[in-house]
Amino acid sequence: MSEDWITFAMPKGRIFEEAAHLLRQAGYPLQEDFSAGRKLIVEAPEANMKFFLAKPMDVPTYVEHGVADIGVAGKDVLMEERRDVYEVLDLAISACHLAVAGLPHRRKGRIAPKIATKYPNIATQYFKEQGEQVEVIRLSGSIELAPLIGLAERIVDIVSTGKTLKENGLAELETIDHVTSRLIVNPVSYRMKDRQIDEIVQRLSVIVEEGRSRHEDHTG
Ligand SMILES: Nc1ncnc2c1ncn2[C@@H]1O[C@H](COP(=O)(O)OP(=O)(O)OP(=O)(O)O)[C@@H](O)[C@H]1O
Ligand SMILES: O=P(O)(O)OC[C@H]1O[C@H](OP(=O)(O)OP(=O)(O)O)[C@H](O)[C@@H]1O
Repeated sequence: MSEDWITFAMPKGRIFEEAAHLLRQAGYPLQEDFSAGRKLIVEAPEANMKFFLAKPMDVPTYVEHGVADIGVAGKDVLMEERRDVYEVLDLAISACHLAVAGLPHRRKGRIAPKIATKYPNIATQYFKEQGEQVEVIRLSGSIELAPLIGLAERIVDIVSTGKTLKENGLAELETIDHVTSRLIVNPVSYRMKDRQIDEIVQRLSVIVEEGRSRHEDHTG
């Protein structure tokens, strides 16, 4: 019996290489120079798989609509987008965290301070839970600029090394959540192609687990 094709949504950019490395370690023949060119779709007929490259924030959209059976997305993106997808495995790659930041030693002043962010849903929910009334302003990038230029009092953004905050004289004020990349699956695909998808999840979990054990051996 011939197997169904599996369509895999890969995030371009930062996460791509780490995710592609995991897939190759798990035995999936993702073309080595895929992300180097401008081509957005590659097929791996020997594995009955098709991979496409999407903007990281859009991966859950493709998976929710079922045009991708499976994909990789940051936890930040999943929290922001709240799409109807199954989150099946923590891939433990592209680790960073979501934080509130601002100018240090600045006293809370105005009512409903402005918060600049690429993550309006996360920011709105976080401040609601904190019981603080804020005005969320959506930006697309260079978020750290907002408090420096007077657009907002604080920001909600990703912090990884902390270099961007430091070089712009900002301080992390609160940590919202830790972020790693996750494997996500379309719920219908999981029912229709369960054996194939289970195998992908299984093979990737073995690689993730090996990575975790190696990391623990190194760090004690
Ligand atoms: N330092 C970091 N800054 C931003 N995202 C990071 C960082 N480290 C890991 N990540 C993860 O990578 C994802 C973003 O990847 P990337 O920066 O390539 O996409 P992007 O935000 O669409 O970029 P751009 O809009 O600049 O093209 C985030 O969703 C997050 O899970
Ligand atoms: O803690 P760090 O290691 O400095 O990383 C965090 C920075 O990286 C990301 O920006 P990105 O480089 O994606 O640029 P952007 O401003 O265009 O979003 C993020 O939005 C922070 O600005």
